[in-house]
Amino acid sequence: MEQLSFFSEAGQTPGLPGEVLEYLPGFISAPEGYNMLSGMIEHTPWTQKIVKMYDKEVITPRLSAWYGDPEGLDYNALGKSTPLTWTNELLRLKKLIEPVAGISFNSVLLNYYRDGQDSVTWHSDNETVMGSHPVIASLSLGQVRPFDIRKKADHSEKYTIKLEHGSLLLMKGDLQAKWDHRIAKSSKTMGARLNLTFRKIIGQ
Ligand SMILES: O=C(O)CCC(=O)C(=O)O
Ligand SMILES: [Fe+2]
Repeated sequence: MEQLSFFSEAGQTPGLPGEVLEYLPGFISAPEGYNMLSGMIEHTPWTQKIVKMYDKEVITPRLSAWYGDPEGLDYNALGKSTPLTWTNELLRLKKLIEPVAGISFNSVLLNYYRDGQDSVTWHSDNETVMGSHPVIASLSLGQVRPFDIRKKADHSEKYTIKLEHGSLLLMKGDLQAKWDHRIAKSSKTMGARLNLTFRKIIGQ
């Protein structure tokens, strides 16, 4: 029975640190969210990245696409590829989210988790190009997946939050500096999920 009561009603482990994560369920209505989900899955020019890990080339277990402001930054000088041009839908979402996040964004990374085998491993988005304490706004559509965080200095300090369809998660404060996060693989049958992380690249 212990296992069953592990998650509170909202699907979070107790004690989630509010100074680094703010969860806003129902930010986008369910029907609108499902429209976006199917439209974006179909129309986004998805790519599957290959990353070098310990000298081995590993194909990332998800599809992604990166959009951003075409001007104002020399992306290649920052070691990044040139972003795709904002779609009207992504610009509308950006404008909807900015007042809630309290900052303006200049890019968004889309991740497409096709099923439970797609995932993102433990990492933090602590790139210097976003500054030391970035605010990142993460919109989830489709399949509910658990988002785990753990303290870099003490892996036993760990929390989970179930990211529901249409929810917005604000990552802020020390989250990228002091914590890692992931979307774990699951052996359960799972449908498609999209995650959009709105980011502000400020340069070196
Ligand atoms: O899919 C998610 O909820 C998280 C994605 C993520 O961590 C990232 O894109 O850096
Ligand atoms: Fe991340």
